[in-house]
Amino acid sequence: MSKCCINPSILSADFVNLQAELERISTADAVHVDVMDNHFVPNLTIGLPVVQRIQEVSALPLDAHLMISDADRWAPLYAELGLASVTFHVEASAAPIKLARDLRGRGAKAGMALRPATPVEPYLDMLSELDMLLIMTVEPGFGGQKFLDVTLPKIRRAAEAVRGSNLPLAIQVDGGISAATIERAAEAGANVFVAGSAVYGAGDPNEAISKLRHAAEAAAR
Ligand SMILES: O=C(CO)[C@@H](O)[C@H](O)COP(=O)(O)O
Repeated sequence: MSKCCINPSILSADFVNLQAELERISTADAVHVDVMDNHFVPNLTIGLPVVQRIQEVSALPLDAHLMISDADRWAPLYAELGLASVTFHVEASAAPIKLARDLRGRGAKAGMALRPATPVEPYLDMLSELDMLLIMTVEPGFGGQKFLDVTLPKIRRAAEAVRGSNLPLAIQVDGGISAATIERAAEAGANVFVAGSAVYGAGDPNEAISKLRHAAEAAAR
């Protein structure tokens, strides 16, 4: 069985009690922090000052997902906070290779996200610049959406390219991940799973994390 990571999304957490909400997911691999600007996506969440405080109080590493325009300007500032990984959207960057190098240069893992309609093929020759490829399995912007099966072939093609390259690149999926969908995503080749409602909507978030992890690891090739 391969190792899989479960990163709960704080979009489904209680934003008034974020510190306590972090403590409810103590067995997670990382905290997925959704940054939205009401421009790249039609929703607004948190920005640099709040992410900085989360970083200061969190016992878990932070996996920031920037759903914001002008990633070339803003993403480096998130890396400067000392986050474990910073993921920008390729659709929001004018120079993704340069940006990925900048993030790594500032000590963060570099992640690049693709919307459901964005093909992966144009970016397969820059995999060595990345630590993580995030394949969105819903349209970014909101939690609680239905997993898009149409993204499975893209996950498969990305996973094949990663295996062929021998690079230590993670394939993350985000959106609609639950006990009902995680096996499909894992079979396709994803190994890092973002789950919001399936974790925070459960009575015991750590139990939900454990079940998701076991299901993914059993299904992984
Ligand atoms: O980035 C996003 C949505 O844009 C995700 O992180 C969602 O917040 C995941 O929520 P669920 O689909 O798991 O409820």
